[in-house]
Amino acid sequence: MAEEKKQEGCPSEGCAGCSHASTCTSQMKDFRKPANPYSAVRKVIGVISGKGGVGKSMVTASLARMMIEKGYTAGILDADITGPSIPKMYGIHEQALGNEEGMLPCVAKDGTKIMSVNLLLEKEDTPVIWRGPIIAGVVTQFWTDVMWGDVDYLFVDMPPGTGDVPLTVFQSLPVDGVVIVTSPQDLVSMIVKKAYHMAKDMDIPVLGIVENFSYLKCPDCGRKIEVFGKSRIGEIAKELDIPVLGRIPIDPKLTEAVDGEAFDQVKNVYLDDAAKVLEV
Ligand SMILES: Nc1ncnc2c1ncn2[C@@H]1O[C@H](COP(=O)(O)OP(=O)(O)OP(=O)(O)O)[C@@H](O)[C@H]1O
Repeated sequence: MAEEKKQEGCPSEGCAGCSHASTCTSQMKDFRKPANPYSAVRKVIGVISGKGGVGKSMVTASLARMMIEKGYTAGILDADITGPSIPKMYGIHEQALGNEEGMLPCVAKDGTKIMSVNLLLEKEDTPVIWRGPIIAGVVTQFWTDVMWGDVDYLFVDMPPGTGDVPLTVFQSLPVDGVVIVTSPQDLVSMIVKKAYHMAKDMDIPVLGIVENFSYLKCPDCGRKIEVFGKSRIGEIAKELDIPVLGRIPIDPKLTEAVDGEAFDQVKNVYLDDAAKVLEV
């Protein structure tokens, strides 16, 4: 369906009935794909970062955990096709099942529904060596061909950067908003702004920013040590006019939960403000 974008000279009644409607370039194309008929997803939230290794997957899973703790249903669409880490965080090593109607997501112990390329590979350590368009196609299929069932919040763990996959997700899925994840040293660059502007240019609301690896709390005296330098998150958030959704310290309990494949037990207490924004 084409979205109407009225311009000067357009008839007041809109495109319907206009003799130029079929050739008019002022109509914006809508590339959104339909969800699988067995999906009832209420909100789609993208989790993005300007660069890799800032803890984006950890934040994605923490957001899902938080909404589950609040009594919602949640799913994670792992769009990080070449570096999928979500299933392992939950100790899921089986293959996803499917039938002629579509694929079924795997379900973690806490009820989080998960779809990832690692759940489709015969051996999970097989590398995915696919070109961009194939990867983007697989991500789209995770929306059109996966029977998500009832999901209040579907979090999309994006690969880092502003490449093919975020572009495809923003165009093909009905994304309600994005959360940007960054780390203190990342903030000093323009990388966060690139992620922000990409979402903005595609009319996707930016819900806020999460700073990970913000500080380390000394186990003896409790002093906060800013390992990666002084946080500038407040400044950047103000400049971009978006809320700060949380500052997550370097917390060995989070590393243990990821390495121990027990993320279904994590309570990330640093993201309370994010929940408030997601619930609006
Ligand atoms: N706040 C934290 N405290 C302790 N460990 C953390 C924290 N955040 C992330 N980690 C650890 O850092 C590693 C990288 O995190 P994660 O996989 O979430 O990053 P990513 O940004 O998704 O990476 P990629 O860019 O490769 O997709 C993981 O081992 C994770 O357990």
